[in-house]
Amino acid sequence: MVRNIVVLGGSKQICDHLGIPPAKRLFAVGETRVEVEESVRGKDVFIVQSGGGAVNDNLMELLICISACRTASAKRITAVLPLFPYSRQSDIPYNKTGAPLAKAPNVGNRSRTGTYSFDSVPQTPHPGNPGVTLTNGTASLDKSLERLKLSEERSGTQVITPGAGLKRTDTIETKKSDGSEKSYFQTNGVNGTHGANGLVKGSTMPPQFQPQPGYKQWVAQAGTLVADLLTCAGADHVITMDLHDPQYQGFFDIPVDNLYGRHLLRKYIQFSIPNYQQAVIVSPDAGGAKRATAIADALGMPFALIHKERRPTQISDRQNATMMLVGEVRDRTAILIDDLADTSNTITRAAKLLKKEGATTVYALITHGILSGDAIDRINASALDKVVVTNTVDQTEHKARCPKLEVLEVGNVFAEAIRRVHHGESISVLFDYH
Ligand SMILES: O=P(O)(O)OC[C@H]1O[C@H](OP(=O)(O)OP(=O)(O)O)[C@H](O)[C@@H]1O
Repeated sequence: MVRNIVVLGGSKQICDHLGIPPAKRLFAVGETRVEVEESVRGKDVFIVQSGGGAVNDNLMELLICISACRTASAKRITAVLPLFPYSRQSDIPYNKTGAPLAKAPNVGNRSRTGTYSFDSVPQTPHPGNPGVTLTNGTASLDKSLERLKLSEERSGTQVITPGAGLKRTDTIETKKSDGSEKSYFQTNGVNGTHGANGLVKGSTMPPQFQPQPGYKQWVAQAGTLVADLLTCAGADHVITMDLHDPQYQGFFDIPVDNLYGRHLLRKYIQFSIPNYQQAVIVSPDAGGAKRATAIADALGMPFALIHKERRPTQISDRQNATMMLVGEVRDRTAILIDDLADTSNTITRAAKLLKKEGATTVYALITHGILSGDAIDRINASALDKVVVTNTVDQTEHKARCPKLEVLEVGNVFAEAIRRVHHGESISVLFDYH
């Protein structure tokens, strides 16, 4: 029994391990409201909230909960985030990274199990197939102009459309809803003042956006913001697992303990995969190579890598990268290792490639099974034989829909981390997996 500690949002596994009852808190619907139904004054408070599912609601609840405990005089507040939200958005904003855009299954056009091809689209470029062309944002600009046009029409004014054939001296008489009239004329780039309705008085509409060669779209990366929000709300310490980018810890000026899920995955390989010594560990992309080689080295197993040949520059184009296997998997069991599966696009396409290259069985061992959108249908329809995830994200619903899914319990690892942090003991032993 651990004293002077309050665990909010802890699973049964965590509370049982610590020998304490879970503290109660209430949430209201609509605007998030949190009531902590327990005194936290002078206590060591641990708030467990994962970043999966309704990620923004979960994050907001966590922030409000931290702030509530801070103002209720908690001695120390530790945010325990089994899956850290937004940790994939820690890259430079020009990069292709960011949350993938999960598409909902188009039930009207295909069956519930889907008609996924898992092929690289488009195929590797070759003569006659020049590959992807990027729109570079002009589509969204066109949409904005279209919206502007509609709102101008509603307010009774005429809109100058770029490229509509107006000349330098063209004037347009417009009538506003109050009956007053205004005239605008196009002057091809002469600065003027903005009139009502956003039109430039005495000037022209700006030229349509023409990206220069090498232009990269700006992708918002919320990593720093989320780190700042947690510290501003009042967190003193963060415990998480398998951060997508371990350098993300540097975004914080409070301690961050990044636990490893791979010892659980390693144990699964050793005790649940027959003849695992003859299998091959595969990283489905270069970003996860370190993670996968750590397991391969520890178990003395061979390693292969799937290389994404062309890295898409737009987040909506992630599924278009062409995959290529580096290594030998023929007549072997292939074990894909990754930190997370979200749309499951990466692992399902990797599985198809591995089977094509002669792998007999394909496992995917993943720490965070976010499995959003149609990920489960995709897995069911894929060449994957088994998908093993931990429950850093609740898997109850996924498990019910996916016979290939197996779930590893991660509560004990977090409970032990909480116990050690509370008693001021070292937790480095939890980072080790030998
Ligand atoms: O299930 P999915 O939607 O396919 O997403 C899963 C992939 O996304 C992440 O990598 P990311 O694509 O961000 O590349 P990186 O490892 O190079 O950062 C993660 O490491 C997986 O490989």
